Order: sequence, then structure tokens, then C-alpha cells
Amino acid sequence: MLLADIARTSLEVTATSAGTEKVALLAGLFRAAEPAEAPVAITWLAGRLPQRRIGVGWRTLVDRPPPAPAPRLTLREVDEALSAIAAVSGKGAQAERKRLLHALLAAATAQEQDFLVRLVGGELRQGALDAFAVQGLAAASGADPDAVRRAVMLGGSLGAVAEALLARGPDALGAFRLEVGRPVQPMLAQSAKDVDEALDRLGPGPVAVDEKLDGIRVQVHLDERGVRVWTRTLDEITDRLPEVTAAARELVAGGVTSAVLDGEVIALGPDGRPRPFQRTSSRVGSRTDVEAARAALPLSPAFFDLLLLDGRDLLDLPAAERHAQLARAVPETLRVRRVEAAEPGRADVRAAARAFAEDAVARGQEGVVLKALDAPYSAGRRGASWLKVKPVHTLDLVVLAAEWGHGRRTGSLSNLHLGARRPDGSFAMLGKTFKGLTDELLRWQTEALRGRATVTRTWGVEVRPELVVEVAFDGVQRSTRYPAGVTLRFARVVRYREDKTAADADTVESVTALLPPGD
Ligand SMILES: Nc1ncnc2c1ncn2[C@@H]1O[C@H](COP(=O)(O)OP(=O)(O)OP(=O)(O)O)[C@@H](O)[C@H]1O
Repeated sequence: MLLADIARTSLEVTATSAGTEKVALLAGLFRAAEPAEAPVAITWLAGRLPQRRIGVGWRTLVDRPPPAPAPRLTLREVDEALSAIAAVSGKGAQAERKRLLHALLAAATAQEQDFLVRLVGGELRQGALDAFAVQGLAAASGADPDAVRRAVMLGGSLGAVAEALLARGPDALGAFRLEVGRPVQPMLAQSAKDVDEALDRLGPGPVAVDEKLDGIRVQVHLDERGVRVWTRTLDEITDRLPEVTAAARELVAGGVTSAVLDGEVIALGPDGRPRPFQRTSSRVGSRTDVEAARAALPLSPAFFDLLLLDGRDLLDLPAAERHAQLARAVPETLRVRRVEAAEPGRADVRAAARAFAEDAVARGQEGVVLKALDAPYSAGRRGASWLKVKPVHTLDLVVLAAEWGHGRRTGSLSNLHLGARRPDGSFAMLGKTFKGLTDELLRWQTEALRGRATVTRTWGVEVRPELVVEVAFDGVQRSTRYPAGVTLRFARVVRYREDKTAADADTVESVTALLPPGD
């Protein structure tokens, strides 16, 4: 497959807003691709690089050599060239990367150059592409789209599923099962306004009310080969969390032969109350001198779900049964606190659920998650069977640009332009804020945003839409100034969410849903 085929499909897919047409274009590309080319093609189309970063800044991308007259670069050649650029290190690396990139661009046509520059510059990112790619793959291979989606969740990677499916057809999907050592996309929650609304939405069946810990999500796998830990975005962090590994070994000592556990890690103070989220997050992020970091700020794991036990896949069992097995395998001290309500329609049961939620917040937790006890584990889905309730409503938004500060903040990038995700993966600006930023956050974001600058303006910088910031606000209102027709009242930064990517940010739809009724 030629680079030109992908550059053209990328343009065509972004040019149409019709989902069915995007799917048809992608299906056409997959039919023409060699199975082994599919993982790279899909990654590029979503605007990402398989190499993640290749160490080239936007300045390098500004001057381009004259384009080649006709397309000849293959997907494989370009992927290898990008790997070679990423591998350059040591003295003079910057110049060498620039030289290699220019050699690559010189062999590309104008349209291909455009595609490559935007791909490497992070401007092609499209969170929504993966969902269309799943449907395109299903159409190209004759598989059921739901079966492809499930295989992706269990296989952890769209690329691996695509390659198998294109090589061997729908039967290949059976190989993507839950396995120890291969992380699955975690199940996610929707938001509810309060406990009563959550109970109404969950219906008359039995529910559990779990404490919502303000920590970092972890998926822990263990078997006779050892223990491994992944984040919500499926990055492996085993080496950073010796206390989680130790806790998992205790389970093995207790007779568990293999397990996949879902939970949180959180830093607790001596009084057992949670430390601020930022502390947990920076501890989980620190890779150097882990033992010293552990001594300074130990983390506690708390599990709330069990996806596999002693070789048996539990994903399709109702939550009540999964939890019963969790309670047998994992001691209470390593589990999230919860209450169960068999008859959530009763007034006294509702009052008890509300009291549990208030108590959780009083003890410093973030809120509660209400769960339908008859529901299976829907890997990778933000389904209606987990509903989170937090006293302070926040949104996770993407930083699109930042303005230089004034007065005490001169020299710092301060006022943030905040965006919500559109269905096509682009972002709609909702407003700006410079409130809530501590000096430390200001320093951190100035550096982080400088490194992501795509365009420099007199007022500040436009950046690659990568950083996710959690914002509190007093309400949503209509606005003619912003593209989605809505803006936030009194937005203020709560923290950065380094555990999230832009594809996890809140959508325009979820923001407009917060408009007051009748507005
Ligand atoms: N008992 C619990 N059950 C499920 N999730 C929990 C629990 N306690 C804490 N959490 C955290 O809450 C999150 C559930 O909300 P959601 O699926 O919307 O993820 P999120 O977008 O990271 O949410 P948030 O920003 O509210 O933490 C989980 O990802 C997990 O990290």
C-alpha cells in the first residue's frame, strides 16, 4: 500500500460528515491493504504514530523540500523511516532527525507531505476514528461489528484485531479472549446528578453503592508468571507500584492461581483519609527511585471488580456474582467499601444509599458509583450500568491554546482555551479560564504547553490538543460567542488529568445536556 492511498483516504474521511460514508471509505482501504499493513494504517488515520513520539518539533516541520512529482513511497518504507528518526539519540540528534525527516519529505508528493507534516505535528488526531475503523473492518471482512468491538476491548488493540481479521476472516475473532497478561479496556461510568437520580435510572433491580475513590485506576493481572499492572489507558506501570505487586502476591499466598482485578490505587494519610489527587497522580507517574517514592508516599490498592479468577473468565457474569467471587478471593482491607440494596425502590433503602454517599464524601472520598448488580462487565463501554455521583460536577476538557499572563503571571502561559470533543474527533471551544491555577500548576503548564505549541501568536500559543484538564464550573449557559453555542459559568481548573488522553475528554453533547431545562 502506498502512503498516497492513506493520505487520500484521510482527506476524504475528514471531508465527509456522514458516518456511513466514513465507514465505506475505510472499508475500501482495508480491502486494499495487506493484513500486516492495517495496524499502521489505522494508527495514522487516527492521527497517531505507532512510535508515539519521534522527537521532532514543529519548527522542523515548517520548511519543506520541493515535493516529488509522483507518489512512490510505501506505507512500510515511511513507517521504517519514522522509526529510524525516533531511534536517533545522542549528540547532534536534533540535526540528524531533521536531515532524515527532510529526506523523507523530499520523496513525498505535495499531498503526502501535507499528510506527513500534519501527522507528525499531531494535527490529524481524531479520537472518533477508531469507532469508524471498527465498522469499516467489519464491513471489509464480513464480521459482526459488535464481535469486532468486543475483540478490540479484549485484545487491547485495534491494530492486532484488524491484522488477524483481514488475514483470517471473522473466525479469527475467537482468539481474542480475556487472558492474563493482556489488559482489557476498562468499563466506564456515566454521570448522574445525585443518588436518587442514579437509582431511578438503574431501575428496580438490585444495586450496589460503591465509594468512589479519587485515585488512579489500575488493572492488575496475576498468575504463576508474576504480577503486572496497567493504567486506564493500558500503559504498563508494574515497576512503579511495588505495593500493588506485594498485595497481589498475598492473594497468591491465599490460594489464588490467576486473576484479573479492577480497582484504584490511592495515597492515604496516617488518618486513613485520601491525600490530594495530585499527590497520588505524581507518585504513580514517578519512575525513578521508586523505593524512595514509596517510602515517602505509600499507595494503597482498593479493588472493586474481578474479571477473571483461577483461569475462569467472569466478564459475562452479573456484577453480583463477580463481586461475590471478589469477596472470597480478596480481603476486605483491599476492597472498596460498598453497600448493597436489594430493593432500591423502598424509601428507607434510598435514604440509606444517600447516607452512605454523604458519609463517603465526609470521609474525604470523591463520591459514589452506583452499579446495577445484574449487569455484565462491559469492557471499554461508558454504559448505563455504572453511574457516578460527585458533589461537585466537573468536566474533563482539552486545552486548545493558552494566553500569556499579565502582572505576576508575566512569562507564564495562563489563560487556557478549553475545548470539548465533537463526534468527529475535533474540539469545540467552550470558554477560557485562568482561575484555580496554583504557582506550581502554572509553571508545569507553561512548560507542557510550550512543548506542544503548533502556532505562536502575539497573545500566546495554539497547542496540539493533548492535555486534559478537569474544570469545575457553576453552570452551563447558551452563548453566541463559542462554536458549540454553549459556554461555562465561572470555570476554574481543579487539576490536570495526566491519566487521560484527549479521546477521553467530555463531549459537546454531554456539556449541552447540562443546560438548564427549557434553555
Ligand atoms: N468503586 C469504584 N467503581 C468504579 N470506578 C471507580 C470506583 N472508585 C473510583 N473509581 C474511578 O472512577 C472512574 C469512573 O468514572 P469514569 O468511568 O467516568 O472514569 P473517569 O472519566 O476517569 O471519571 P472521573 O474523572 O470521574 O474519575 C473509574 O475510571 C475509576 O478510576
